[in-house]
Amino acid sequence: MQLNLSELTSKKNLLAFSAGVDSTALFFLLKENEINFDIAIVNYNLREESKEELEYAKTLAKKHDKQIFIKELTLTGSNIEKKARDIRYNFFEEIIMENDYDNLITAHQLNDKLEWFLMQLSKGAGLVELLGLQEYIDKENYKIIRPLLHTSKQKLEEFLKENSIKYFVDKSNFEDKYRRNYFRHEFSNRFINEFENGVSKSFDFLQKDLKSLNINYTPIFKEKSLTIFKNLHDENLNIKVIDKHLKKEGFLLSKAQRDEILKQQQTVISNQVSVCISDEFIWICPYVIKTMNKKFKEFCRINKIPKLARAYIFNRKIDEKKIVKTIYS
Ligand SMILES: Nc1ncnc2c1ncn2[C@@H]1O[C@H](COP(=O)(O)OP(=O)(O)OP(=O)(O)O)[C@@H](O)[C@H]1O
Repeated sequence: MQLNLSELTSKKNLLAFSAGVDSTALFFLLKENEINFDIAIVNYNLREESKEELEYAKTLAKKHDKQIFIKELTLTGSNIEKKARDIRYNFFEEIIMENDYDNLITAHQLNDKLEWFLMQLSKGAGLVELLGLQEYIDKENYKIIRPLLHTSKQKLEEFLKENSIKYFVDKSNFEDKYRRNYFRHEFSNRFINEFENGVSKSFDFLQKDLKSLNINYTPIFKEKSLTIFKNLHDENLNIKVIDKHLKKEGFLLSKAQRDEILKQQQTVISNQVSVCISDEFIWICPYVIKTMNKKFKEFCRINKIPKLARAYIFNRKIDEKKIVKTIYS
């Protein structure tokens, strides 16, 4: 089985454990590879078996001397999948902050990666979105690591059966209720069973292509609500960076707004956000009107701080010399 565990060695790891095929297999694979970890489980009380699953998690934790973090609730209403995910990740973050974990490990596998890919493909997506399920994600205070992304569900099932390890099958996955399950049952499981190696290799090639595009989503300067990125000198990449940043801030750009940004290079979106693409940088900040003194304006002109970003910098007293020093260094 192809597992990349190097990032987990000698670290404090938390495994998101659901007692299903994937996370049960991962539990034992981590043990087999002498990786230290504790577990966290959320019981939404959506299914009768969830109580047994929780009991199983407790038993495993006790037997293998792991700490276990449990959240119990009764989930109701609509949009269950999203609600469950939000609750789950918030719970994991709380545990990580309170207990100083380095990594959150989830048991997503190759079938999940293809399902994600197909779901994005069905909606209309580019390379970044198609490859959205990533092996490593850097969060502010920890990493999310998915060591099973090269391993098929079938292989994990075989591993569990060969070693007579108990696991639970999530029945909700059998109802073609959600779009993802349509892809799972109609297509991706059969496809992976037949072409596992090719699919895994293709994802690696695509990942390398994505890396070559060198899309840098990390700002080179951030203070208050002013964010500055490097100009990537490619319209498609620049708009991706802007789009992603604004999405994170809760601002969804329309196609017309994206076109406007690229056409004007300096523009105000919905009377709220200034977006400026200068020769070397992309500047994003709230749109503000403010009278500025001559000295400040002159400094901005000389140092190519775009007009639409100036009032915000002045108003919020962000040190303009510090900006210039940082971005030109
Ligand atoms: N109830 C749960 N408690 C703890 N961990 C869970 C739970 N459900 C899922 N996980 C973790 O998340 C992984 C993915 O689970 P699943 O495929 O069911 O979720 P998903 O809808 O793809 O969620 P997401 O992609 O948002 O993590 C599991 O392998 C497991 O590591």
